[in-house]
Amino acid sequence: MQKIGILGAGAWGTALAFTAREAGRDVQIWALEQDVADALSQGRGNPAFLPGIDLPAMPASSDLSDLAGSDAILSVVPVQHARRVFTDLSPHVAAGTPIVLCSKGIEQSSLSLMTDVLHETIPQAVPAVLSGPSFAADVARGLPTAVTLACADQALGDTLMQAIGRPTFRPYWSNDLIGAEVGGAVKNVLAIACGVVEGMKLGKSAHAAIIARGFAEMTRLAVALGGQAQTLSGLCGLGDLVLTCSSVQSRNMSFGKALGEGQSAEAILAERNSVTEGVATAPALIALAEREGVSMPICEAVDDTLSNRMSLDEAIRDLLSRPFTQETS
Ligand SMILES: NC(=O)C1=CN([C@@H]2O[C@H](COP(=O)(O)OP(=O)(O)OC[C@H]3O[C@@H](n4cnc5c(N)ncnc54)[C@H](O)[C@@H]3O)[C@@H](O)[C@H]2O)C=CC1
Ligand SMILES: O=C(CO)COP(=O)(O)O
Repeated sequence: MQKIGILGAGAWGTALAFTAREAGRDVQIWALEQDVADALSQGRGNPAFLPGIDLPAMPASSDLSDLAGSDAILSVVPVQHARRVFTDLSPHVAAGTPIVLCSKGIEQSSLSLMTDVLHETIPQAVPAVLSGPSFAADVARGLPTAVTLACADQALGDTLMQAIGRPTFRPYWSNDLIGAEVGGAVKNVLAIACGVVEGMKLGKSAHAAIIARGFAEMTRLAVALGGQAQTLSGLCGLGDLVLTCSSVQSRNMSFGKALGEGQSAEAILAERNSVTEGVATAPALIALAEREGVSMPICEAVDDTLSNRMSLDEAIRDLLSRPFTQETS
């Protein structure tokens, strides 16, 4: 497995291209924006989405057909745009090509996870999921990182880990794609809640309570959808929840913090060219949880405030008024 296609050249696609290149692979990047493709291929890094990080020149274009012939493709397109890009990519994907889904979220229009979107648009691909605690800037600087790499077939998992892993980028194989996807999608919504706690100065105890009770929400949903609880205890669940809820380096956490400090969601998003996946995923997550009969009160509070059904104060009051119950329920 030598030629790795990278679908999407935001911060994470760029960082993954860099680490795959450092692992000895030939990378070919697809960028939506021609100027991003030009900067990457001319060795000027990615000033639009990953500013301040020097990178070697990497082949990049805005032509999806340049990904034809890839031995594997890492998909790093924001979730709400993935269906359209996959549809356009499909004619260039050979049967049996592994597509590793690296985006984190749930599609609003269908309540689908990315594996379902992939199956509907590129059915000839073999799905895999890469998810875990990994800030793009850390990976692009070569700092040590570990992630979950989920796919059904262990032999393929081994091949993919050998292809993109290196001492400072350490994939761990799992056979639980659903668990890996749910972990990545839900942690972004919970990070918004943790950011609100920080912005409103509700204290580190509340922060820890959100992480632990949020972890219970994430695990319940994953199990209801057919995932394994154990997967959520790993890098793609608890690991990523802890990272994303710990640092305003996270777009979701910093978004929540700004909300908690009194800014409007519209104003915060208007200042960014980067994606804050938890904002788009929150309503889809709550609709999915309702469909599955899963209780997710913290995520629901985030959705209620982002949809302007409640103020932050009302959502917090509601959460604090819930009946006392046993911890494992
Ligand atoms: N940045 C990070 O540290 C990490 C990000 N991720 C996930 O990777 C995914 C991509 O995020 P980033 O690389 O951070 O993006 P980013 O926020 O750096 O850049 C935004 C991306 O959205 C793309 N985009 C905007 N409009 C589009 C459209 N209409 N069609 C297709 N693409 C469009 C841009 O081309 C750009 O690649 C997200 O799901 C995110 O949750 C996962 C792990 C780490
Ligand atoms: O997924 C991430 C780290 O694992 C990045 O989180 P943000 O999208 O919140 O920055």
